[in-house]
Amino acid sequence: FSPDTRTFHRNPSVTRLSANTPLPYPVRIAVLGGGNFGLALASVCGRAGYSATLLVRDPDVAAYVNKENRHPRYMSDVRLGEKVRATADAKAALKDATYIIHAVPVQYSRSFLENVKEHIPIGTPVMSASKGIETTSLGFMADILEDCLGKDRSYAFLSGPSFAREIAEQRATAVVIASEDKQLADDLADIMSSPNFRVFTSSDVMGIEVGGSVKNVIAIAAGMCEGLGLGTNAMSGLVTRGCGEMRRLGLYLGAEPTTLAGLSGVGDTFGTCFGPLSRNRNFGIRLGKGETMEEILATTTEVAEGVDTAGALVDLIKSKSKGYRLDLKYPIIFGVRDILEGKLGAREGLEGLMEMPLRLESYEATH
Ligand SMILES: NC(=O)c1ccc[n+]([C@@H]2O[C@H](COP(=O)([O-])OP(=O)(O)OC[C@H]3O[C@@H](n4cnc5c(N)ncnc54)[C@H](O)[C@@H]3O)[C@@H](O)[C@H]2O)c1
Ligand SMILES: O=P(O)(O)OC[C@H](O)CO
Repeated sequence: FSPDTRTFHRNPSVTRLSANTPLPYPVRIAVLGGGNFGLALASVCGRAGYSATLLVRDPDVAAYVNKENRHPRYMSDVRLGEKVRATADAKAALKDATYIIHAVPVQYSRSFLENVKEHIPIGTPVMSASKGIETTSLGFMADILEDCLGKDRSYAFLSGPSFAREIAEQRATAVVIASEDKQLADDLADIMSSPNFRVFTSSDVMGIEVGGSVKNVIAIAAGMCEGLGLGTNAMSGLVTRGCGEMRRLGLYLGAEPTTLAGLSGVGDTFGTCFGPLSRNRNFGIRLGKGETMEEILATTTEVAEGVDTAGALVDLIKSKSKGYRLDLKYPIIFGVRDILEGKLGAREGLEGLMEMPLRLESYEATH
């Protein structure tokens, strides 16, 4: 960040001379969702000196966090830091919040927000860190937030290659926060940035949301490729072509090409396709090794957002276009959906990609 003069979201009449200096008003962060990513982001805010209150569903979990300074189940070996507290009381968590971070899995977000919205102060900005598309509405997080919390507040969206455990262990991470409200993106970046957590900013909300949704589906395909032992050539081809599908959809929906090529697009795709911590990749590995969806879901409580998002993406693509043979324009997304629905085996599905019609590599036909 270069030194500049900034005004403030909460009080635009106040200016300060440079970024990365304390905000001139009390900052209290409420974090919705006490799973892996909520914990990681709360600890980022806490380490930056801001108090962060996790809103969890179970009062016993809240009591445990406050006594032990760690979560009993998620990353239970990681201390959260003294500034992080937890409560199961939504009113207490939200009444004084200056910023709200939402880190609840996408498919549960609407019901979660409906339950707590009466306690969310008017005008308080909300930043979502969740990645995916709701299966029922085919909306991104921006749509869900606006439906539940209205248009009269600013929203921001955090994305990029950012595994919760690595953040919690203070390992170097670079993310991007997008908002149509530039001031909000700048303020959140200032609050959260540290030498180990670099926050870039953007105004391209659609680019961020498309990247975060599509990359999880590509990571399931990459995991299957790994589980089937198809090799590095196949993996590299698959991931690159997957990024092509992300770009095609993103451009069609109005995203900026630079966002799709950046941290929240190609960057997060690399992290999730190749990173051993990825739940989406690990889900795909298990499918590739021959387990069924039912077997995997019966033995994990971990959320792999790409599983629901694959179907939602296919439905979204179809709803946006009357175009011909969309399955040929999005073979990886459609193929992953078919494998997850049991219409194709993992090997059959991935090998089917090798039989796609050949054309110019940079074929960019839109819908
Ligand atoms: N974990 C990561 O490394 C990571 C990184 C970047 C983004 N994200 C995104 O953050 C979001 C949250 O992921 P996570 O890793 O924290 O999930 P998680 O699986 O670790 O935790 C799930 C959270 O959702 C809550 N939950 C479960 N069922 C619920 C329900 N029915 N209603 C309300 N809440 C429910 C759980 O109590 C828990 O707090 C996802 O969209 C994910 O893609 C995660
Ligand atoms: O564990 P995953 O697959 O949900 O990926 C987590 C993050 O989105 C990586 O940036």
